Amino acid sequence: MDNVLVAEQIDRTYRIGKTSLNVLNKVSLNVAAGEMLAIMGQSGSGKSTLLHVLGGLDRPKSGTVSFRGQNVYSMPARKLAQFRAENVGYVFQSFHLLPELDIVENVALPAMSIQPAREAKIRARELLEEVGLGERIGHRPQELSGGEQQRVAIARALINEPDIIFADEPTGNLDSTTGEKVLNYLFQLLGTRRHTLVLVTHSQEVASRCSRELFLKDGVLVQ
Ligand SMILES: Nc1ncnc2c1ncn2[C@@H]1O[C@H](COP(=O)(O)OP(=O)(O)OP(=O)(O)O)[C@@H](O)[C@H]1O
Repeated sequence: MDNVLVAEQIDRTYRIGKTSLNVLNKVSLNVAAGEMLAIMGQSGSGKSTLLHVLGGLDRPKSGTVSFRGQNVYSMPARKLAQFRAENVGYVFQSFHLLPELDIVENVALPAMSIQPAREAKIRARELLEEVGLGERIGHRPQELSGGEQQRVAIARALINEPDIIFADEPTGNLDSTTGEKVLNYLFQLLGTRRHTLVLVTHSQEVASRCSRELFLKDGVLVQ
């Protein structure tokens, strides 16, 4: 099978004073190209930690994470940052948009180091149209509703046509109707491009829209 992401024997421990909290315990996982994987689990079970480790944002204590055969944590920090920018998209619960930039600039930003600014902004406008925000071009994030801001974040995650998207509770800050609308855009955009998705959620309804569900319990992934 064509795996985009392979994680092997991931351990992640947090140190709190003299004690240590073992959040991930030898977690291994393969994610196939085009797959949409939901990771569920109780609050505090380590879902965000796992997503950050899988997404190249948080080095584990031990174990490896590879994207298309490249071991991400063996790269020097600058190379890893560039690799993430080119190959990975992120959508967070709290949007993480930059308030001083308008929405076109927010979406274009990850592409600025890869292509000329003018082209990045043209592409950003097209993506904003695709998420139904063509009328809001020129606005800043704080002038938009939560659902609209998350649609901007989805457009931003897709600007570099990444191999894989990581979404951490993308509808966690939205009411259910708005959340559903945002998910419709996300799945529609991912479906047409065959991007791979790893999504963390509390919601069984959200998880059931994915092609596979796993649960994180006591530091390990179970079916
Ligand atoms: N930086 C940190 N330092 C110490 N402990 C941490 C840190 N980040 C997370 N933890 C702890 O690790 C455990 C897992 O946290 P994590 O945020 O990954 O869980 P989660 O399943 O995503 O939770 P939720 O569903 O509530 O968002 C929790 O007990 C949390 O308190």
